[in-house]
Amino acid sequence: MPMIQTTSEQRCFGGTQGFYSHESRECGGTMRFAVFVPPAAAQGRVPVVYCLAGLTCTHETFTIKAGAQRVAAELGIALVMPDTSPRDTGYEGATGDWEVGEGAGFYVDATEVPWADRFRMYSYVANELPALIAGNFPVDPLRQGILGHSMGGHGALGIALKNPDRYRSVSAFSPIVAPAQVPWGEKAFGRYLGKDRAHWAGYDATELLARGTFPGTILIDQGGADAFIDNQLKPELFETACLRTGQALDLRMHRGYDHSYYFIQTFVEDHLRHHAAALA
Ligand SMILES: N[C@@H](CCC(=O)N[C@@H](CSC=O)C(=O)NCC(=O)O)C(=O)O
Repeated sequence: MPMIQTTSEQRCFGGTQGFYSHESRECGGTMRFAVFVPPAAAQGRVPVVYCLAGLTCTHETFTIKAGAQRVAAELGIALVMPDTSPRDTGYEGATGDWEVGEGAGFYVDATEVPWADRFRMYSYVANELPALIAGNFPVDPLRQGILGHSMGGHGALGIALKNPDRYRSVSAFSPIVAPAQVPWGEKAFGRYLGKDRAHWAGYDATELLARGTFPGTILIDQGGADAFIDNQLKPELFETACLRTGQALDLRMHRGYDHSYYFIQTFVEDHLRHHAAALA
């Protein structure tokens, strides 16, 4: 079993909040991640929810800002927070632009130079990390859920739709639901995946719905005062695709809420309960 290094562990709501690192095969270097293990894990393996953060974020962002541990402890759910990209790559253009490169991995397996060697966040989050977590933490890999925010919401929806046999639940906060149709996604997919838009479709939640639906209701919360809603998020595109394909969707619009972690803090309990119901 691959080794992990413990950076720190703190007692939290009767469980443990830890920060770790390991040498990643997919990302070609050291990757950092955080795990919350609830008190119920003392009695046996617990369900696990992967929490994917957005642009500019690290493994610390959701961990520190979402306020998810109290309810995860109550529900007996482990949380895993990966970083959003490989780090210290030295690639030209990998730093200095918050929309692409380090901190902006977009949960795809890049095919273009120079990104292809290390920017493999799809395979990292969907395959490598769950195996690492199952081998080192008291989680039940047959009871997995996934959620995310913004770029991480795109990641969660896409990974769940591509692997409906491996995730029992999925939810998102203010997700980029149609990356192939908005500036953030067009920029990142163009750099990582090249010009062939047919390839992009394999990572676009709205397009993936045409290939197959998720066997459960998808929960999405979206702030009505989110500055990115009209040009980057476009929840209506996913809503229309769900109606067309018969995908069960609970899209909740919240007047006055923006794109921040204050919005996530407000509704994270509902998301964890959504996952707990499916992972029981
Ligand atoms: N630096 C940008 C704002 C970046 C931003 O808003 N990032 C969001 C995710 S956006 C989509 O993936 C985020 O979660 N930030 C972390 C936080 O703590 O809020 C700018 O200057 O506008």
